Amino acid sequence: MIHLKGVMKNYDVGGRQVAALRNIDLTIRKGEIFGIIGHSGAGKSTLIRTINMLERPTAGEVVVDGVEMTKLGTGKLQLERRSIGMIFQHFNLLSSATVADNIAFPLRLAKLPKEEIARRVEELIGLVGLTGHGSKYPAQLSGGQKQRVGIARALATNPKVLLCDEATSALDPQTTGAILSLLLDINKQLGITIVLITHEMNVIRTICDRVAVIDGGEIVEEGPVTDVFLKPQHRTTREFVAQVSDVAAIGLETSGSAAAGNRTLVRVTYIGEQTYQPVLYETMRETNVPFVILQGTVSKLKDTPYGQLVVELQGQEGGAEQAIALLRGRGLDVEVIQHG
Ligand SMILES: Nc1ncnc2c1ncn2[C@@H]1O[C@H](COP(=O)(O)OP(=O)(O)OP(=O)(O)O)[C@@H](O)[C@H]1O
Repeated sequence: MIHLKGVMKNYDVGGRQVAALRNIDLTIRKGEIFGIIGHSGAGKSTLIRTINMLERPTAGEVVVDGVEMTKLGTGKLQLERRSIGMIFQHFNLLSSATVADNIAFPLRLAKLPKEEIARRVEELIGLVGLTGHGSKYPAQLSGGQKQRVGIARALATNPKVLLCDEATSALDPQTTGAILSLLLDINKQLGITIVLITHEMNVIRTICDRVAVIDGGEIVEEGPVTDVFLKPQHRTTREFVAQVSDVAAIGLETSGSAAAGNRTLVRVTYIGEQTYQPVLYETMRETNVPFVILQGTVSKLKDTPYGQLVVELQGQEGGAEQAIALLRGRGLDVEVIQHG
């Protein structure tokens, strides 16, 4: 659906070239929710804005639904932008227009007949949960309601892609949750491809299918959220995962128990149906290995349940190795953190 190939963006700052994007290659599939996460200044905004040419790349190709965006002149670009909606951190609503008029704005630009505009605006107001608020002004709305108007306006022209530029960063956690659920519903109902940028791992793990981590204008890690979240490879990714996971941030502490024999510290990760099966209990019972759970999380990544436990295996030499082999044989991921 969206292909970025060799995308570079340099800004001219007082005659000096500042590289904001360095050789970005990215493929975003039709119908998925794709997240781009990075620290401040990493290049997230620049990257998402190259998809609809709010920023023209210095080099490279941007193809959206088969159309090479960098080659379009102003007129064709305006037409093409109707199929790419966008929402913003600070909503960007017209303060002097009502909710209904804000939503109607792109439809008037597209010169739709009046009756059709009125019908579509009502439909959109219902879709985003703002029934009864059509004649209010933005100043009379909460932040979450303003973003709902932004979403309705972005969807007005039936776009194939919705770009979300830090769409929940100005909202409290509860409202963030409500807006993320709305985006998820819209993705499911309309099949629209969603690309979002954020600095919050929580946003990624709640709604995204795949994620790219951007650092210093480069994609440093990319993949399904389950892989990237549970097995982060790059230092920056680990920092983001640590925002939301106690387990990822664990030190090498042990139980401190005085029990004799070896101790092996392992991180056990399981995903999907295994989350609800007593694999750990059964394995330890079969191998007679005493164990202590030092830390643990059972949660969900979008719709996928997962668990991650830090377990200290105790007892006689060989027992821990046998238990680890059995756990792996039963499909669990076991990482040895410390022997000894
Ligand atoms: N219009 C501009 N002119 C000059 N430099 C710019 C411009 N826009 C962005 N930059 C620079 O490009 C780099 C990437 O900025 P960008 O805004 O894309 O990052 P970001 O990850 O979105 O950061 P934030 O989360 O703080 O918005 C930064 O070094 C920034 O200072």
